Amino acid sequence: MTVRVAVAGASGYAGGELLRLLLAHPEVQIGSVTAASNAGQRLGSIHPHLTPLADRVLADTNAEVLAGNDAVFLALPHGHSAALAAQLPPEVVIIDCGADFRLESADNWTHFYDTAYAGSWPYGLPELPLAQGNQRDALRGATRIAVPGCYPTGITLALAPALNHGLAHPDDIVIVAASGTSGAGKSLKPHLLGSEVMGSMSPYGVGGVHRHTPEIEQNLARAAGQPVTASFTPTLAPMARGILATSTAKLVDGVTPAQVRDAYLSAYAAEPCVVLLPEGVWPRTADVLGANVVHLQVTVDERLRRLVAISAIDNLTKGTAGAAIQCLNLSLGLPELTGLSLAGLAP
Ligand SMILES: NC(=O)C1=CN([C@@H]2O[C@H](COP(=O)(O)OP(=O)(O)OC[C@H]3O[C@@H](n4cnc5c(N)ncnc54)[C@H](OP(=O)(O)O)[C@@H]3O)[C@@H](O)[C@H]2O)C=CC1
Ligand SMILES: CC(=O)N[C@@H](CCC(=O)OP(=O)(O)O)C(=O)O
Repeated sequence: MTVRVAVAGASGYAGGELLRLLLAHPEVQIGSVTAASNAGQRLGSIHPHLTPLADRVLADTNAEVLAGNDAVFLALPHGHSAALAAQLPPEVVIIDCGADFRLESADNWTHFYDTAYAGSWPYGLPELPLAQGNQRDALRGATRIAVPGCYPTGITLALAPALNHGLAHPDDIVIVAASGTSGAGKSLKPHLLGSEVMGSMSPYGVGGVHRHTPEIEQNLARAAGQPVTASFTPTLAPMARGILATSTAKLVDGVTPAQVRDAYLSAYAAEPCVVLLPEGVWPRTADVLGANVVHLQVTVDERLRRLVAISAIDNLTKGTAGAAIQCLNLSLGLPELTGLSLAGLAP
């Protein structure tokens, strides 16, 4: 099988990572590559690291260019996916890396986003444990898929087994996460200038206002089978890639550390992309760079009776582009990890 795959938003960070991974995908031929302000530029001048694609020229992003492909990855700022998707034939597989189709609640969308609600598509986190089975079944053969946000990926997978097994209270969850700057995209933002970021960590989106909060709650509610609320505080770290998230939750009375560990082992034993590290080994962002994996560790703060779950991902790989390709594979009926590496780049 050779699948012709387009990347819309190929000049951005997510688009660049998609192309890097697609170059190693044995069933894919890279089709249209598109941009907005950078249309007409050679990829070699935008993403010099993509050597084999250096001479490809970025086209304008429109439905006509994208329609000639079997599958299209949308890696555009949120708010731009719905209009494009509506103009593409139903048989073209569309995998949206943006937020547009992630939320099932129009009220949540309107509260947290500044564009019109577009609806929801199957959510592209195959490993998410559900009350019955996992999210993978919703993705097999799907032709429209919404790729999760980068923070929700690591955080959801760090908390879902505890909620799925009824071990933690769904209304006492606190999450603090640190992200590398590529999570914010490539466009110029004053707080991302090198002199602002280097040698400093800073919080942002504080006070329950970050737009990943409803996405995290939606995912955890699916795992728990009941509503979940969570306090989420993101921070910016002086590194290009990676997210380290510390997620804690109040344990139900009587739950033991062994029960907690068993819940995680059973949730992820058959999941190659979610790695529960050996006891005492803690996730580090450096170990997952470029890899389509979540590194995870869980323990119990016995004094306060809290679950402490720590996860590390590469925001551009398992956090976006790798997850998107995993979804493409599920959509097309290919082995799920085709073209994806679980090995990080270290040291
Ligand atoms: N970075 C990350 O870690 C993650 C990103 N995502 C999501 O992926 C999407 C892309 O993010 P990212 O790559 O970081 O962003 P970037 O800012 O790096 O890239 C944005 C891309 O969209 C193009 N673009 C900008 N405006 C328009 C427009 N009006 N019409 C068509 N194309 C446009 C840009 O083209 P040009 O360069 O020509 O202006 C560029 O190719 C976003 O929705 C983001 O939220 C999801 C998870 C994680
Ligand atoms: C460091 C940083 O700024 N990260 C981004 C999240 C990136 C992401 O996943 O964005 P989408 O949900 O829009 O796809 C942020 O906090 O807004």
